[in-house]
Amino acid sequence: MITINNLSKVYRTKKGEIKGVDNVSLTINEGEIYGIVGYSGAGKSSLVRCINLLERPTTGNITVDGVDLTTLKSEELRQARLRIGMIFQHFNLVSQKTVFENIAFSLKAARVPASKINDRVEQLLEMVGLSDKRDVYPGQLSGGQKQRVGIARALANNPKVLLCDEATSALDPTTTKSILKLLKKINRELNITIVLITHEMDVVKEICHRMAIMQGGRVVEEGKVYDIFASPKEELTREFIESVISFELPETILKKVSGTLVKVVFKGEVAGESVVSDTIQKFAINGNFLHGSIDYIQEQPLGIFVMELTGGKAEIKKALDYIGKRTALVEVIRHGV
Ligand SMILES: Nc1ncnc2c1ncn2[C@@H]1O[C@H](COP(=O)(O)OP(=O)(O)OP(=O)(O)O)[C@@H](O)[C@H]1O
Repeated sequence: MITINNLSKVYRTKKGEIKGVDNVSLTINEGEIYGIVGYSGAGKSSLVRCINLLERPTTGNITVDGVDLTTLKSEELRQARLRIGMIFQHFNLVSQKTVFENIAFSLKAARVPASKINDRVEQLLEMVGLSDKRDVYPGQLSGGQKQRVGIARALANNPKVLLCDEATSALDPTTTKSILKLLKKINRELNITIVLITHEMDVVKEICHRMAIMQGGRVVEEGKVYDIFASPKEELTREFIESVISFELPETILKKVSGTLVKVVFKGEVAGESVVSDTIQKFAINGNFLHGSIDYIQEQPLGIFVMELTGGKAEIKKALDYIGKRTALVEVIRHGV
């Protein structure tokens, strides 16, 4: 659905050139919810704004639904943009217009006949659960309700793609959940491809199928969200994962532990299997769970545990090989003393 090829965006400022995006190539499939994660300044907004050519890439190209946007003339580009909706962190609603007028504005801009506008707006309001707010002004709405209006407006012209620029960053956790649920529904029921940029790994864990992690304008890691959570390759990715799944062991426990500390990751159904008790029976070692939990990433279980193994060095090595064969990952955090 979206192909980004060797895209760079350079900003020319008085102080010199700043690379917002540095040679990024990505493919986002039809019907996917794709997360782009990174700290402030990583280049997420620059990249996502290049997808609908709000920013023109300095080099590289962007193909959306088979059309290379960088080659289009202004009227063609206007048409192509109607197929790409966008929502924003601060909603970008017009405060002097009612909810109805905010949504109708998008339809008028797309030259939808006046006779069709009323029904379409009502349909959109129903979809986002705001039928009773049709005639109120944005100032009378909560943050979550404002974002629902933003979503209705973005969907008005039946886009194939919805770009979400930190769409839940200004919302509290409960409202965030309800907006994410709505985005999931839109993705499933309307088959709209969603690209979501965020600095919150929770958001990605909740709804994204695949993700990219950005730093310094580059993509440092990319893949299925589940696989990235199970076995992150880059330090930055680990940092983001640890913001939602903590492995920090309290100092008091660390001081008491003298055996080998290992982190074990169980994927899918294996999460429920008795790998550890089998290991203890097979080898002359003891195992002691110190910390861990089973998380669900879009309904797929992922178990991450920290254990202490005690016993002879050779037996521990054999046990680790055995656990490694039956689980997604086993990693020694600290060797025994
Ligand atoms: N219009 C601009 N002019 C000059 N530099 C810019 C412009 N927009 C972004 N940048 C720079 O490009 C880099 C990437 O910024 P960008 O906003 O894309 O990052 P981000 O990951 O979205 O961060 P944030 O979440 O804080 O917006 C930063 O160094 C930023 O200062």
